[in-house]
Amino acid sequence: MPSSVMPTTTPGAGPQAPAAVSAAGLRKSYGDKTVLDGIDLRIPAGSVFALLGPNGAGKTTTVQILSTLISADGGQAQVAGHDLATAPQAVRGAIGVTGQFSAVDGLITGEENMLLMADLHLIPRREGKQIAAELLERFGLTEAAKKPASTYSGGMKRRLDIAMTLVGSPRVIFLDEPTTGLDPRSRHNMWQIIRELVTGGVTVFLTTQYLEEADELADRIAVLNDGRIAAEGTAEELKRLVPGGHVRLRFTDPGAYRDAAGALPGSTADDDSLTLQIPSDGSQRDLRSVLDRLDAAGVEADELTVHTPDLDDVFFALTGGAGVPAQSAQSAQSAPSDATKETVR
Ligand SMILES: Nc1ncnc2c1ncn2[C@@H]1O[C@H](COP(=O)(O)OP(=O)(O)OP(=O)(O)O)[C@@H](O)[C@H]1O
Repeated sequence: MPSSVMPTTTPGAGPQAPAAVSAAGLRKSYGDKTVLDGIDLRIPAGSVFALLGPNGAGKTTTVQILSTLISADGGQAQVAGHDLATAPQAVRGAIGVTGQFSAVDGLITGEENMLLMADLHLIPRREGKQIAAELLERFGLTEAAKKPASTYSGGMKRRLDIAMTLVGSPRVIFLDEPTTGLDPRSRHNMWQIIRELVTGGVTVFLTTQYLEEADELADRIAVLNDGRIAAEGTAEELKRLVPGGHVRLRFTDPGAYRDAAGALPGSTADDDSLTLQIPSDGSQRDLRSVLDRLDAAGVEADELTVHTPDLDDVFFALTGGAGVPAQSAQSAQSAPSDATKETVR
């Protein structure tokens, strides 16, 4: 998977920004099954936070607790400055939630769905109509506004769902798997919508099973596994936690391939494809040393590719028991900066 990084960091969204969501020691069990076993979170205001985890890891449970839909068995949390336990009503007034199961009523039109939300927020009719019209326009739904929502495509329904969430001007939005089931174009549209929300100062807490989505959107990512946060950091920090970085050299001339193999003793050779794989952290220094050794041997590779682990590697390593130790946020944050996957010919 190509690793592109486009963090949506906005001014004021750094770790020092006030927390839009903070949680300490959140616990939740169903019967004798422990779903959350002490979750700590701190999400700066105006940032995108992605919670990743395999099926059944507890992502939806976390969203349900933080959005006051269910209560935790232990721990504490503040959302938009309000305590979950003592001021749930204030939390509800400050958040929007778009779940895996849409709040859209298919029997009524898109516009009527919006007006219903405005009524729920006790917004006067005239103002409600104006807000509905603005949001429908913003989400490209003006033309379809008078049609029953059941006639909308999956992408349109999802956009209407988010538009409905925005009626109450929430400061924190929880998006539970916002692009599941969407085609690539609709998914990219949704990403654009999420970026625009953050530009407008909203904090987005999203759960996703798409690592590419977290990589594209999130300022910070946490991986939930076995009821705990197995790792937390930026996409780049997380990628540095797993081994597997290497330089791959491809040759067309078998003689050059053999000479290069002799010059690079630590490499893994593949005689069929005439490629050599050399463990590397992808740093400039490492790369230069490989090139110097090739120069000294008088050989030139036909293709050189630098591979750094992507989020897939991180996910499998952290959630599959592949031997990467669970990490503290501190150790991820202190890792040095590094390059991502790129090809040099
Ligand atoms: N109301 C409930 N009663 C009993 N068990 C529940 C309940 N809600 C969730 N669970 C269990 O808690 C665990 C976590 O569920 P949750 O929906 O939070 O996971 P998830 O990470 O969102 O998964 P997915 O990616 O599949 O949506 C699962 O094992 C689930 O079966």
